[in-house]
Formats: sequence, C-alpha cells, structure tokens
Amino acid sequence: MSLLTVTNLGKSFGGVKAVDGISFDLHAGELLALIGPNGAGKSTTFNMVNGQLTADVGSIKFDGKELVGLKPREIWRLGVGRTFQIAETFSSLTVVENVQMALLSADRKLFSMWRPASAHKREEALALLDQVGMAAQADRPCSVLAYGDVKRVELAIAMANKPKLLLMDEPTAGMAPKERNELMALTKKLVTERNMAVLFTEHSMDVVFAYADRMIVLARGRLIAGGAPKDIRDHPKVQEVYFGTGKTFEKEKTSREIA
Ligand SMILES: Nc1ncnc2c1ncn2[C@@H]1O[C@H](COP(=O)(O)OP(=O)(O)OP(=O)(O)O)[C@@H](O)[C@H]1O
Repeated sequence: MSLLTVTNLGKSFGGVKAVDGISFDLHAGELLALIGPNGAGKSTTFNMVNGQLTADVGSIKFDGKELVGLKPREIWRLGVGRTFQIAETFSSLTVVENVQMALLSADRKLFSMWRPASAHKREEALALLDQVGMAAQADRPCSVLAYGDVKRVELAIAMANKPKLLLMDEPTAGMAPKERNELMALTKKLVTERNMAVLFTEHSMDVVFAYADRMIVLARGRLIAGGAPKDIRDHPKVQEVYFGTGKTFEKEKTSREIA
C-alpha cells in the first residue's frame, strides 16, 4: 500500500498554474526523486506536501489521512519530516546538543525547558548520531564542522521525530561529488533500515540516477513522466522538455564512479 498518494494536485499563483493536476504515489522504503527544469513546479509540490502551501485542488493522502488543509506542524506530527539547515543560532551548540533539542521538540517539550548542560536524552541523541556516523564528533560545536558533516547532523535531527516520510529539498546542493555520494549513500541506508520513504528534489542527475528508486518529472506544472531511472533516461518527452532538443542524459554513473 502507498504511504503517500497525491491525486490531481493543483496550485496557481495569479494566472500561472505552478502545479497543474499531478498524481503520484510513494511507498515505504522508497527514494523518489522529483525533477524538472527551473519553474517546473517542484518547490510548489514540495511545499503543498509539507503544508507551507495549501493546494487549490486535489488530495494528498498520507498513511490514510488527508494532508490538504493541515498546518505544517500538524503534518510534521503525523510523521512527515524535513531536513532543515542548522540555524545560525544553534551552530554554537554542540552536535549532540542540537540533536537533544530536536528530541525535546519531538517530545512536545518546550525549548524553555532546555538547559545547555542538560543530560536530557543524551544517550538517544548519541544513538542517532551513531546512525549517521557522527558519534565521534558529538561534543564538537556545530560551527566547526565540515559542510558534509553538518548535513549528516541535519539528517540525525530530522530522524529525531521518527518520520515515516522525509522530504529533502536539494539535499546535495553546494556539495562536492564525493560528499554528495556519501550523503545519499547514508540517506539510502536510513531508508532501508527504517523502512522510511524519501521524496527529494535534485538538480544533480548523477545523484538521481545513482540513488533514486523511482523518479517523476515535472515540466510547466505537469507530470510528464514517471518510472525507474533507466526508463526515464530514454523517455523522449523528458529528453525534449527537460534538456532541450539535441541534449541527452550522460551515460549512467555508478556510485563508485562518482566517489
Ligand atoms: N509565491 C509565488 N508567487 C507567484 N508565482 C510563483 C510563486 N511560487 C512559484 N511561482 C511560480 O510557479 C512556477 C513554479 O515554481 P516552482 O518554484 O514550484 O518551480 P521549481 O520547479 O521549484 O523551480 P526551481 O528549480 O527554479 O526552484 C514558476 O512559474 C514560478 O514563477
């Protein structure tokens, strides 16, 4: 059974149909990439799923519940997580303190209860950091971490609420190829271990072809293709709309080649 079922979803801004009646589904344990050229409607779709935008028409069923009309916080509570960039204000806290904060929030405790020296949930936070390979750096301030390591901590923070679906908006933006590969390999591991679903947008085709189980392609608000990466690669509509005439996808690279 699908974890997420999107049906005939639409959203306009003024006269622009940013998303124009799209339907797709997503299963537990699956990494689904949402791709398309600039202005295709990816962010608008994403923001309707997480509740930041309200759909004009259509339905978003998550685990049997309708999400359209719910507030972002309510959607998060149901188990739809997002990766957030660690805010400037929290970068002076240590790695483990950041994850402890996220665990407090997941337990519906207020930040005002937080004491920096608190041992609250430290063990649980360390276990999450272990899953993302960051336990050894638990007591370092986030501000001194390498960019790729910050991304790992952001993943651990997103895991604190035990999401069934994780939304990742351009997770590898600004990363070098090796870091990208490591982050997506880690994401894939979490998807498998937790039977979690991931919906991600991505501009790097290397990442999409190496890691997505399935992909859907938007162009001008419409879903023009969906399927396994190998099927999308040669899809004439995708070639035409996404890359312009004459351009083709690069030859598929394996994870090892990217690394
Ligand atoms: N808040 C808004 N007000 C008006 N128009 C908007 C708004 N948000 C998006 N649009 C328009 O809707 C269309 C889809 O935009 P969207 O940001 O969803 O595309 P995208 O695929 O995420 O693009 P990109 O890859 O450039 O981020 C575009 O034509 C855009 O200009």
